[in-house]
Amino acid sequence: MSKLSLDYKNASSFFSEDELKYFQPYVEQAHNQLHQKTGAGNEFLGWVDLPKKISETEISDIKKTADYVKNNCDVFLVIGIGGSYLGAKAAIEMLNHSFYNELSDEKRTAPKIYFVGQNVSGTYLKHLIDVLEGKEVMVNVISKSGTTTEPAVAFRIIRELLEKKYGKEGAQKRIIATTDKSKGALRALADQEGYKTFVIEDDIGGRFSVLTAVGLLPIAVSGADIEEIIKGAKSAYNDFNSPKLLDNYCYQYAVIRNIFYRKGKTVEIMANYEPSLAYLSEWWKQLYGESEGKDHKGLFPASVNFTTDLHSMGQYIQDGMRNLFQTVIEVKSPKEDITLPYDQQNLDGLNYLSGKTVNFINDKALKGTLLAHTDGNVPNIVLKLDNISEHSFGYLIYFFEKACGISGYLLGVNPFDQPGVEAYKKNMFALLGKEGYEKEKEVLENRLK
Ligand SMILES: O=P(O)(O)OC[C@H]1O[C@](O)(CO)[C@@H](O)[C@@H]1O
Repeated sequence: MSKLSLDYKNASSFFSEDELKYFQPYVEQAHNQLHQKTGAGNEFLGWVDLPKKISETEISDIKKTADYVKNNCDVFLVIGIGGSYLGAKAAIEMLNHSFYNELSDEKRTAPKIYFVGQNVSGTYLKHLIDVLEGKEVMVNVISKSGTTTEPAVAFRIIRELLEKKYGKEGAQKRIIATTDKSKGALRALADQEGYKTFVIEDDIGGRFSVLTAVGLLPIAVSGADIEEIIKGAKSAYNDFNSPKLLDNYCYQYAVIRNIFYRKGKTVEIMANYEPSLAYLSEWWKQLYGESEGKDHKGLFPASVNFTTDLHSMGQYIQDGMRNLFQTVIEVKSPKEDITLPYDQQNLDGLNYLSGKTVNFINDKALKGTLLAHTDGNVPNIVLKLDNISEHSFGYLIYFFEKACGISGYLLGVNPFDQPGVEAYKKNMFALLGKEGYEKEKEVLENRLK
């Protein structure tokens, strides 16, 4: 069983307990807005009860489809961007072997999984095609709107490749679409071609969709236990269901973020000490960045992978502008460990550590860094996670989602829309010459001269 706890003793000298308690009435209001669906963006609150609502039929369809995928390909391509891939990638990296795709076929009982459709780089797509040569391929194309350019471009290229290789009928059996139940270009194409589909409900936004088929199908293909993930999310649902701030550390996390924001700590850095958590931070950045960065407000969510980034960003965090606070994820029992051997010659000077494990060294790095950064006036919140497991993953995901909803309401924004993302799309479509953007095209081209 996973357990998470919040330790803010290395942040507590930066605010008083009273400051925390002052938020109680606002937290209660935000809690009611979420649970009674009365707040801004209330049409996108399907994720709140999702851990309790997801049906056994859906889970068993996902598992059955995952088994079919496992038996029919060497490479599984997951095509999607933002919320349509980050959660699955975070889970697969967190829960599987660090070198999952590089393992021999005997050791990896599932297909290699590549996440594509997150850029419009010709080089990347050409190189992807090189890697697919001679491989049996299946695809899960994921797009809630069904109209996002990056995955649509990748899918068109991959679909042509599959149709050439397997014929139209063969390709049809190798493509699974996860999309809206009735709207969007992907839905229309899937219906016309007869692809197997999974539905993303209208009331669940992309960045809150990891516990639906969007995340669960790719995760199940990797061999992870999706029922345990849902169980973890359910436990979090129950544990973080109280509007009482002092009983609910998920809400405390939301409040502490808001306290720091109001004190001018405008950047929150998520720090991990396990490479397998790097994509959890990427998922977290979208969740908080897209939910809170609006109306010219919001914390800037950044992330670092330690100890790696102590040798690049460590200087700034210790000594740069003091507008930062850090949220550190500490894993109490990492999956594996290895002992440092004794070396007679000791030319590297490491014999004082021989017999110690690498995780022991990592733990001291974490603690030493925590104190150094706190001394450098960077408050540190620590999220302590008992272990790395499917249950922990589901628990953490729900913890962050719930805290995000509360935090966004405390900030006074609609945490469930993303109007700012449209600006680049509008310009890109105009410059590409899409129908209906003729005027904008002229204006933009003049500006680019
Ligand atoms: O699943 P879709 O509709 O392709 O969207 C992908 C991502 O793009 C965004 O809509 C932003 O453009 C995100 O909110 C979303 O997660």
